[in-house]
Amino acid sequence: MRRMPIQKPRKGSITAMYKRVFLHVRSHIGLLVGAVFCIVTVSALEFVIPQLTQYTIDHVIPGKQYSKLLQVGAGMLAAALLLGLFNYCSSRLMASVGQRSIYDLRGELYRHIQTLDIDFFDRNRTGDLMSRVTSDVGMLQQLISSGMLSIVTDSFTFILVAAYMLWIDWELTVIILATFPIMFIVTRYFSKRLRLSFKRVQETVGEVSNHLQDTLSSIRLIKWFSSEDYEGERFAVKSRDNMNANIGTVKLRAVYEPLIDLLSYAGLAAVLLFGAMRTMDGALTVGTIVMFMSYLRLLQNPVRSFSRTINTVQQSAAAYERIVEILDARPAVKDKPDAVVLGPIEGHIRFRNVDFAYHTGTPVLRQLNLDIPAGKMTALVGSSGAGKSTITHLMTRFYDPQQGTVTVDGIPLADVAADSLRSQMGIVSQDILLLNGTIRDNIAYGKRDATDEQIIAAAKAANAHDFIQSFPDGYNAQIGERGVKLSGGQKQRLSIARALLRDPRIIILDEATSSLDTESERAIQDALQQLLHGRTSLVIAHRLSTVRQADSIHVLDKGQVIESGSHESLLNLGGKYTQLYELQFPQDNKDNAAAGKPVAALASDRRRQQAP
Ligand SMILES: Nc1ncnc2c1ncn2[C@@H]1O[C@H](COP(=O)(O)OP(=O)(O)OP(=O)(O)O)[C@@H](O)[C@H]1O
Repeated sequence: MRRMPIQKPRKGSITAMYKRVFLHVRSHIGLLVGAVFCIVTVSALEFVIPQLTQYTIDHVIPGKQYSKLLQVGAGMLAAALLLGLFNYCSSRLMASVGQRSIYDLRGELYRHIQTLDIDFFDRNRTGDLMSRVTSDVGMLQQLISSGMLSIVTDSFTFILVAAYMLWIDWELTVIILATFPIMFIVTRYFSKRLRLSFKRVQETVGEVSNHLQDTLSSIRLIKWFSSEDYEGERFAVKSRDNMNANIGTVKLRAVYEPLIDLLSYAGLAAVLLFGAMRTMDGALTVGTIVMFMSYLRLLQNPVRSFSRTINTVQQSAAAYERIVEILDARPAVKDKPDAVVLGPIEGHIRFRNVDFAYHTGTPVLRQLNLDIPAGKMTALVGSSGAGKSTITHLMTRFYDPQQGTVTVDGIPLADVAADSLRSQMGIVSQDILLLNGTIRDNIAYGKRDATDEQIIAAAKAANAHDFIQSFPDGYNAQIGERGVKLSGGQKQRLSIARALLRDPRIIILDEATSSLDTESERAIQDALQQLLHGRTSLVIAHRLSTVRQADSIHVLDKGQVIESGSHESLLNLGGKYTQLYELQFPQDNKDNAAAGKPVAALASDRRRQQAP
């Protein structure tokens, strides 16, 4: 789903919105029935009060019935009290229905987002998604608690009052009702424009949220480069867009609301003029005119409050469209209905004639053939952007290739239940993903039922136990957002402990040590050896010293394997690998050249020296 340009409101989206909202409301039907009962009672009470006024003017006053005054007063007070009580109950019940339904919808949305594939997250920005789940869902909340309530109450009252007025004096009522179609047309005209305008507001909120998410999570970068002013200006642009979008909405409302007021007064003038004439002719009583005026207010309430409610409805419809854009998104990478749930795997991964491009369309892997045998260490080297990490993304089935197949133990990944595959894989990469929480939570993230003993054993094997113990809170120490309270090496050892705890069959090390200094690297090398032992492993590294122990090394260039073999055989080949090696170990080559030794012999020397 790309960032959408502002579109015309979709036809029927309000009906669709109510349908979907009702699906959620339906599960709280008991509360809804209670609310509807209260609403009907409120309408009935609003209908009764003007009757008392008319009775007082037409009967009590002319008949000088002093004794009745007390009864009328008490009746009025009782009606007002009941009105307050039922209004209170209906608001509370509807708010409860609204909150619960929105809770359900927000949960559905969050769960749905989690089912979407990585490609969806490549295309969408986190801040915008966050604003859809928070602010847009919040808009719908208003709709159920207040908006829907007043529409239902007012419409019910409208029908009741209009029918009664037609019965008393149909001619006068028809004159009054004549203003309503105009109100309706005006309302329709503005409602479409208001919805576009609200959608723009919500989109600008998404933009502001994106910017905040980007910059606040990279606050160190901003401070390093002293770009606070620059970011302040960029934020101001987004914030100004939001302000302008809000002003646009206010402008529309500023025209719309007085227009509706004007039409309401026209109705009042009609009652006064024609009502007075008919009273002077003796066809109506003064009490009836006063009652009509009170009813006129009740009649106009739906339209007036519709002008208020229309804001809520249109705001909600705009928000709903943004929510539906997510709910309608379907992952391209998803399990087949009859997907194979993998038991314990050997872990033999094969790429056969694989072509792959991200959504940008630029080919990344071209007719790639690659074998990652079970229980062996395979290494990938090659220049930056050659497609090494992309291979790991296909192995974990974050994406499907456009051509060719990737298999695990001979089964195409497309036929496999992704969870059953990923649960047998561990990844340690340069970008260490940690969540805010304790050290314990982070180590146990991939195995939440792990015991304390298992967590400590994994931490010990990852050489992390000692530094964890040095924290006052030990395993309960909070690591901060993305682990900001830890050093690079500490974070890396936590991620190794996390991978070890999961005991995966396949392990991927993607530049796992490249950001560490030599000392830290040495500290985690042992931990890595533990992790790799006896598993299928794919190691990606720029530093060739990291991969020379691999059973086989593949050199990747522009999405294709151009050389494969052991460290020695690749050095003997004198190709790309040798070039990379010479760049990284120039001294070795000089010594070698001086001694007249082939490069391969040098490599063997190094291995011999390293051998115990
Ligand atoms: N999510 C993505 N969306 C679009 N293009 C991407 C995405 N991830 C990577 N690419 C592009 O795919 C190509 C290969 O990227 P990849 O990360 O696989 O390279 P690499 O060999 O791992 O590089 P490095 O050694 O620098 O990590 C690059 O040109 C990169 O710009």
